[in-house]
Amino acid sequence: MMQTWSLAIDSGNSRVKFGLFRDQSHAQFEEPIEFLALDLQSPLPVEILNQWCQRAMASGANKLQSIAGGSNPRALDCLLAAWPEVGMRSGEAAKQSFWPRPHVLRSGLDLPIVIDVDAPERVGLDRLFNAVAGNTIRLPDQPAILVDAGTATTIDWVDATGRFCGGAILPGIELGARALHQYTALLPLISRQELSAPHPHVIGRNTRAAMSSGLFWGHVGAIREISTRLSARTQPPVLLLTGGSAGILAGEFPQARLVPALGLWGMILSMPAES
Ligand SMILES: Nc1ncnc2c1ncn2[C@@H]1O[C@H](COP(=O)(O)OP(=O)(O)OP(=O)(O)O)[C@@H](O)[C@H]1O
Ligand SMILES: CC(C)(CO)[C@@H](O)C(=O)NCCC(=O)O
Ligand SMILES: [K+]
Repeated sequence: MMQTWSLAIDSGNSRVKFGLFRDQSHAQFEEPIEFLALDLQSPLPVEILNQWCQRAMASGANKLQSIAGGSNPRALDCLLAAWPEVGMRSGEAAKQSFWPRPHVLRSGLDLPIVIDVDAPERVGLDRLFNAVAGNTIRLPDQPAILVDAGTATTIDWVDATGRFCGGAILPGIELGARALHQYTALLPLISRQELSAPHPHVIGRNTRAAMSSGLFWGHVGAIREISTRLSARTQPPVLLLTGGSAGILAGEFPQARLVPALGLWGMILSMPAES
């Protein structure tokens, strides 16, 4: 039986995410077997990807496929330029020593989703990957809200028929922190580490604590307000939470499902059949 394992690569504005998925022909969401997020400056993690490749084959994969895309086409081009020229002779595992060069998704119009917005070709691919994945997780006839808390945070609406309908874009938590520092005379830079503590005290008794409070609770409030407004329109949607900051936000949204690999999974579902 054909066992196709997939490597999905999402190149974002701050980080590149890699995920290893076992055979997904049944198209039901499963968490990746391996997940790795690296800063954009990091070199292609060839050693690790090689280990994943070996792991897939040792677990019975007889075909490997790779797929790449995301919100940052330039970072994606750098990554592809660094791709090792090996193991490309055929899709047969016996001849493969590394992942084949990724199939690249560059246009949202090629994805398996209806895009109901003013200019479908301009929607960030990361938003669409989330929506493609969300369509396999929401119940039939149930809409979905997709919150992706990354460099920017997006809060998108997929209607009960599975169409991507747009949503809201706001600065991510860290972007907010950087902007406060850069555009004021006196505010310090709140580090990524400081920002990764969930649930800060609401009353900050010093500048840093006050900034941490505003950044965190302001974000929680924005997500709550926008998703409440969206939810009021129809039957109750499912709320899916992803992105680098999703983990610290999840505790404030007990009704949400945290799906760190949502976009990677959406990419795999978007892989054209003949590739
Ligand atoms: N360990 C971590 N390393 C890097 N960023 C982290 C970490 N933990 C949380 N973050 C937050 O996650 C954000 C990056 O998230 P993510 O990787 O989802 O974004 P991205 O995909 O690069 O951006 P976008 O989706 O907006 O293009 C950072 O801005 C940071 O605030
Ligand atoms: C909004 C971001 C930055 C979120 O990663 C990305 O999806 C993007 O650059 N989008 C392009 C514009 C749009 O989606 O309408
Ligand atoms: K993203």
